[in-house]
Amino acid sequence: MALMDTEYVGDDLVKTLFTHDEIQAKVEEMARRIEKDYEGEDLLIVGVLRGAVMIMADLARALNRHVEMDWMAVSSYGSGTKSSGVVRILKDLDTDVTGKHVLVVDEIIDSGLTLTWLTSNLTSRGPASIEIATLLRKPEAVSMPVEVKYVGWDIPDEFVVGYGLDFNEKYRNLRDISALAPHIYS
Ligand SMILES: O=P(O)(O)OC[C@H]1O[C@H](OP(=O)(O)OP(=O)(O)O)[C@H](O)[C@@H]1O
Ligand SMILES: Nc1nc2[nH]cnc2c(=O)[nH]1
Repeated sequence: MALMDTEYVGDDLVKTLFTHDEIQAKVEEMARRIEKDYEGEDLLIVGVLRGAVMIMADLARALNRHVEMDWMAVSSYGSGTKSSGVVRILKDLDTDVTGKHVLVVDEIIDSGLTLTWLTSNLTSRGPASIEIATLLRKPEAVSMPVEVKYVGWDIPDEFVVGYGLDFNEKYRNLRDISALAPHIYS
């Protein structure tokens, strides 16, 4: 498949996994399920900075209903491609989640560490419910202790970039999601 919007990245990418159009269609599909599941309820969607900015922006606009939006920033990766295993809150919510239906939105779950930690942290604040939506999920996270209610795609264990996903702060602004060439990170 031709790489659509990625000429300036040269041979940094090996293949396109999902195009912009495929991502938009998947986000719409997720939005329809979320609308149905939260019908008649208030909903707060929480984006995990910084990678989730694209999916939050697209998902929020795909939802044909009122939705409150807030953000958290946590650190678990540093600058490499493996989780450090230590999660720290860099920016907390501005919203009190007590009694609210909370949907945490991320673009990828890899080890599952970040969202397992985050849901446990948010659960301790007494929300009415807490669920997770992720566009991508890697194999290791399939068996994570917290159930992930909304998954766009399960993908193989390779390092992907684009649509919010970076490597050393590059490639986040690509519209497609692609696998990063091993020579970039090895
Ligand atoms: O399931 P895990 O192995 O914990 O990995 C998933 C986390 O990693 C990514 O964030 P990252 O730490 O790269 O920060 P960023 O969103 O600012 O790029 C992604 O957005 C998830 O939050
Ligand atoms: N960019 C990027 N960040 C990640 N964080 C956890 N897994 C990944 C991945 O495959 N790509």
